[in-house]
Order: sequence, then C-alpha cells, then structure tokens
Amino acid sequence: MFIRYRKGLSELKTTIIGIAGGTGSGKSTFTNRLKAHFGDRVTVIYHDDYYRAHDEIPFEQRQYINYDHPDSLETDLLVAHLKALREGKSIECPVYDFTRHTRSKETKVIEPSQVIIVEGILIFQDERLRNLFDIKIFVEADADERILRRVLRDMNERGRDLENIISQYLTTVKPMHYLYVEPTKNLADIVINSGLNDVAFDIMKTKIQDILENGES
Ligand SMILES: Nc1ncnc2c1ncn2[C@@H]1O[C@H](COP(=O)(O)OP(=O)(O)O)[C@@H](O)[C@H]1O
Ligand SMILES: O=c1ccn([C@@H]2O[C@H](COP(=O)(O)O)[C@@H](O)[C@H]2O)c(=O)[nH]1
Repeated sequence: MFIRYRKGLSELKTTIIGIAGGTGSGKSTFTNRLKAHFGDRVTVIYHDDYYRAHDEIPFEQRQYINYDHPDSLETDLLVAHLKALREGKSIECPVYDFTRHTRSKETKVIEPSQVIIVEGILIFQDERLRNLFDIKIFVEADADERILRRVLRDMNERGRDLENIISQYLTTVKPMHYLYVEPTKNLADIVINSGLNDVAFDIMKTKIQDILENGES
C-alpha cells in the first residue's frame, strides 16, 4: 500500500462523513454539491472505486457478476485507507471503470484533509467502516425514481443498454438493495429526502463549515 506522510494534519481531528443510499438515490449529486462548495478543504472517496478487479474474467461474463453484494467490494482496503488518511497520510486510491466492469490501470493520490466524505450504497453495511463515520447520512428516494434515473445514467455514462440494465436490476440490484442497503437506513444519523434537497444541503454546509473553523465534529 502506498502511504506518504504529510506533516501537521496528523494533529487535527479528522471528521469522516458517510453518505449512503440506494443506487440512483442522489448520493453523488449531494456529495458533489458539497465538494463543489468546499473544494480542496474536503476530500471525497467513493466506495465504488474499491470494486474488485476482475481482469481474469472476460468482459461478457463480467456483466453478470453480482455487484450489489458486499463481497464485490474491497472494503478492507477502504478501511485501511481511511485510517491512514485519519493519521495524516496520503493514499493511492483505485479508480473503477464502470464501462469495462473492472478497475482501471490508473490510481489517484488522495491527500488527507480535515473533512472526508465517503459515498456508497453499502458503506453502512460493513461494521468496521460504519464505526469510522462521525456523521452518517442516508439519501432516500422511491425505487421507481431510482431505477428510472439509473436507466438514463447507465445508458449515457456507463455504456449499458436498456435490456442489460433491466435484467441486472431484477436479478441482483433490487434483491441486494432490500437485503443489504435499505436496512442500513436505520443506522443513519440523518435521512434526507432527495440529493437535491436544499435544506439538507444548507444544514450540512453549515456543519462542515463549523468543523473546518472550529476543528470539532
Ligand atoms: N432529485 C433528483 N431529481 C432528478 N434527478 C436526479 C435527482 N437526484 C439525482 N438525479 C439524477 O439521477 C442520476 C443519478 O443520481 P446520482 O446522484 O448519481 O445517484 P447515486 O450516486 O445515488 O447513484 C443523475 O443523473 C442525477 O443527475
Ligand atoms: O462493474 C460494476 C460495478 C458496479 N455496478 C453497479 O453500480 C451500482 C453502484 O453505483 P451507484 O453510483 O450507487 O449507482 C451498483 O448498484 C452496481 O450494480 C455495475 O453495474 N457494474
């Protein structure tokens, strides 16, 4: 594991905020809005980048892997990375390529910061990961809206066709959602209605600003 020490930050308390929710709920929309507001003062990590590489399996077969089961993600590595960031060390984060259903050859160096946002469908499902969060937010949206958004997003950005999206949704995405994602809503500190919720955004903006100014979570 690549770890580089950065002086000074190890003395600051790091606040880690988890943003979970079903596929298409608006997690990225909410997270990206906070990132756009705070810029480099906030670090964002996507659990999606920790999907396991499956280069040994041909692309045709990789489409049929269950990507909504907790075992499909290398959560051990994410836990180690968050602990390293909390100690003021930078990390080398994997980069996932959804169009090829595998990790890309690239990695990205992520520097420590006082506030870290972690986003993903299954981040509250893993107890070790859950225990690292100081604030847990769950983005809520109806299943019909989530699948409709996913259809558009996966066709426009992830190189999928409608038949493939529907079949994946019915065989793995939907059952795994009710088994592993939805139950974690009860573990959240705050449940927000939609990733485009202005009130929730203002509340979190004020909270993060306070942490950055006063160093507390
Ligand atoms: N409240 C909303 N109303 C309409 N479209 C939305 C809303 N929230 C998100 N979207 C759109 O739906 C798609 C999926 O949202 P995204 O934030 O990527 O979901 P997630 O990260 O939870 O999978 C994106 O194209 C986004 O622009
Ligand atoms: O290779 C892959 C890896 C993951 N997925 C799907 O991605 C979503 C999670 O991402 P969101 O941005 O939260 O939608 C998950 O439901 C997986 O099914 C994939 O299709 N292919």
